[in-house]
Amino acid sequence: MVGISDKCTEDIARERKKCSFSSTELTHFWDGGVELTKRRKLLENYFLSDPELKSSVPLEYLSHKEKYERSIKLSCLFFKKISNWLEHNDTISAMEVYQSVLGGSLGSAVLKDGFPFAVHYVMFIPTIIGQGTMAQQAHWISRAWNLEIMCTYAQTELGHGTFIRGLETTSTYDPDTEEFVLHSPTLTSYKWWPGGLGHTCNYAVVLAQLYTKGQCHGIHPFVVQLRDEETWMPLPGIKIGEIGCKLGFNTVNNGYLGFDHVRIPRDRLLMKNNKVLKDGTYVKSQNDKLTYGTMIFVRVIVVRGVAASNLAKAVTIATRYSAVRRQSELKPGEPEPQIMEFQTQQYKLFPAIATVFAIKSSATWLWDVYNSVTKDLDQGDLDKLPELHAMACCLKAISTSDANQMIETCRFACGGHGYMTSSNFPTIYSSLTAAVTYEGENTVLLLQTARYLVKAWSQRDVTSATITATLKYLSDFRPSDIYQPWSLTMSNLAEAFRLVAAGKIKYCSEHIDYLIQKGYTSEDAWNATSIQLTQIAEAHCRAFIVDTFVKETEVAVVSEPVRKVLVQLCELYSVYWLLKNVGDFLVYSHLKISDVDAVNERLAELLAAIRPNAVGIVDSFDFHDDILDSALGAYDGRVYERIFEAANKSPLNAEPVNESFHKYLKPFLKGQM
Ligand SMILES: CCCCCCCCCCCCCCCCCCCCCC(=O)SCCNC(=O)CCNC(=O)[C@H](O)C(C)(C)COP(=O)(O)OP(=O)(O)OC[C@H]1O[C@@H](n2cnc3c(N)ncnc32)[C@H](O)[C@@H]1OP(=O)(O)O
Ligand SMILES: Cc1cc2nc3c(=O)[nH]c(=O)nc-3n(C[C@H](O)[C@H](O)[C@H](O)COP(=O)(O)OP(=O)(O)OC[C@H]3O[C@@H](n4cnc5c(N)ncnc54)[C@H](O)[C@@H]3O)c2cc1C
Repeated sequence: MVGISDKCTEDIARERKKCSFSSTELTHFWDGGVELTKRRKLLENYFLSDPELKSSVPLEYLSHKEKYERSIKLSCLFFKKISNWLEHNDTISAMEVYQSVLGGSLGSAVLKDGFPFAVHYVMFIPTIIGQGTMAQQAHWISRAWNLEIMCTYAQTELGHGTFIRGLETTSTYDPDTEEFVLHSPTLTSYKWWPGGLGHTCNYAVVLAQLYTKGQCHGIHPFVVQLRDEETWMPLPGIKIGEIGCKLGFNTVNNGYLGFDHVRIPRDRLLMKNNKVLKDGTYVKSQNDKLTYGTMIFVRVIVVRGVAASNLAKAVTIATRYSAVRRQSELKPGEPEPQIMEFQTQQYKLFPAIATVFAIKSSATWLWDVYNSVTKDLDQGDLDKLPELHAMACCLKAISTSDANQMIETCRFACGGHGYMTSSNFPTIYSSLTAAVTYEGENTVLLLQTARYLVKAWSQRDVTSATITATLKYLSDFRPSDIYQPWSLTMSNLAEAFRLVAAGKIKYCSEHIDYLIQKGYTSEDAWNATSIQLTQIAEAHCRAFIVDTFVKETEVAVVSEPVRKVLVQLCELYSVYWLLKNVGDFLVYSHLKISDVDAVNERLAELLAAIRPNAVGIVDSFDFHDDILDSALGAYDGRVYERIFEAANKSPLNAEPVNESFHKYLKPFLKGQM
């Protein structure tokens, strides 16, 4: 074993020396400025230096029950520490602190398989803000914020997650007592999945079909007490439990919940948007989709907080590992190369690095638009809500599906060791892959964006004067554009993505019209076109991501060496996705078959150009080793020692002979069993 460590640390140190730009400067860009980097590090020091938040036995060696109990202990210590911080420091906003601890970074160093309190912050409090009256906000936010109560968001049922108009839980108003009666009429109406619902929360926002004066008004949010505040026993009529083991998130305590005619006061209906008066009269809001507001919020934060952040972790691990892992021969007789020298390895890693930056720039746009639209909604202006909904849907879907596929590729890039739990890929993957499903299953979200695009296509001429920025390319679209000569410039690449999106949207819209003319109902025509519909949502999203990334590389306040790196990554992102969908570009953009070789060559040039900077770029994500939590990806490159250290934490290695030998194996081998 002698010397291995030195060789690895030398390899990774050499990578850092040959970097052509300042990694620290790129860190500042990634964080959003020098000040934000300082604040992040301040928080990391505060939490990660606390011995109480460290665990000696790795989580994977505990039983399910022990995992839960440890998760509650650590969550209490952790969130107490956050409250202390917020009480004594006003330089960092609460939102920033929670973003940092709940997004795929700081919190994962404390509890790698998720917090049972996450939904309290990420969904319950935002729902009260978005759906509660001022009085309801004052009451519930202060109780939740001060951690007097622990809450979750219970929408999904055993029978329905996607189609929320089909939820079966009922809430029937009784004007005599001025109460709602919550009931679960069927097995499939049981709430299923909410984080922390099993044993951790005593209140929930429950989505249920509202009935008053004999009429159903669709789903509405109600604040419901589930457990006694002192004894924590479930209240009468509440049937509650945990849903059992999952692929990941095994410390999140996802639960089930049923109601047997549970009565709650009228003012537990969140009434900012819709109301029920004392006599049972229903007062409707301007738009019934305002009830869906929390889902938009979570989709928005998932793009950076979950997708970019987990992919950044995975690609940091795989890139550092590829710099110290040596294997095979490039040229006979020469020393074994770092595996990053193989072009195929670069193709696994560098598009993932580019994707992290691409997602980040779109996430920043989405967050800004979310905040501006939320202000408009408060003034009663709903004009920009459809665009926000459409962009939140496709960006959540594309960012999580790209991250899902690329995290797996990063694991493959680490060979067998990537399969070890100590690589941290299993946890990174299982927490990210859940996001493909939660908060709107990705296919379903793409179809929501497609609905918006098909509508926009049909209205593009009438509304061209007022069309939103993300759709402008549709009103600008002229099919003859595709007959222009191809050139391999960034502006031409960006235009090609827009042409593909516009061409595919046009095709889909015409296909739906054609099927309707053939006698299909509009619903059947939609379903018969839905594969292409998901593809138009993806094409629209890619064109948007490329445009946004290009703009960011132009306006970023950075030195020329850093800008050069960003421009290379932006071009790599574009070329990579063009080649993945080359057929579409041949059909819908001005790319010709004779141009494809040049695009492939450009891909190879970009991989080679990024190669010397690869470790420097992933270093700029600046993950603390405790956050990365990977034997393969630590900063110092001591991969082999760390793999050994991790293996020796296995409880099986605590004794040379396991008792199962005496009990079973020996009698079995001796023919005595
Ligand atoms: C202060 C502290 C703050 C701290 C902050 C801390 C920051 C932390 C930072 C980061 C850390 C992250 C940590 C993450 C932890 C993760 C935990 C997450 C756990 C996951 C939770 C969940 O998993 S929770 C359940 C989610 N469950 C869904 O997600 C259901 C999907 N299912 C639907 O969402 C609907 O079912 C579906 C399909 C739309 C059809 O709904 P539907 O049938 O009613 O509607 P239709 O399709 O008929 O559409 C009719 C018209 O409505 C329009 N429209 C539809 N939706 C709209 C909308 N939202 N807004 C506006 N408009 C909308 C549409 O565009 C049409 O418009 P038009 O008519 O004009 O065309
Ligand atoms: C880790 C995790 C945490 C969660 N946390 C919460 C929580 O805190 N609170 C909460 O309320 N919920 C939570 N959920 C539930 C989650 O929101 C739902 O699972 C999700 O919305 C998908 O719904 P579903 O399970 O009904 O899938 P389904 O809709 O049954 O999906 C199954 C398949 O059907 C397809 N499909 C369904 N409808 C359509 C359609 N219209 N067109 C085309 N294809 C369609 C889907 O694409 C998919 O391929 C969580 C889920 C997970 C995995």
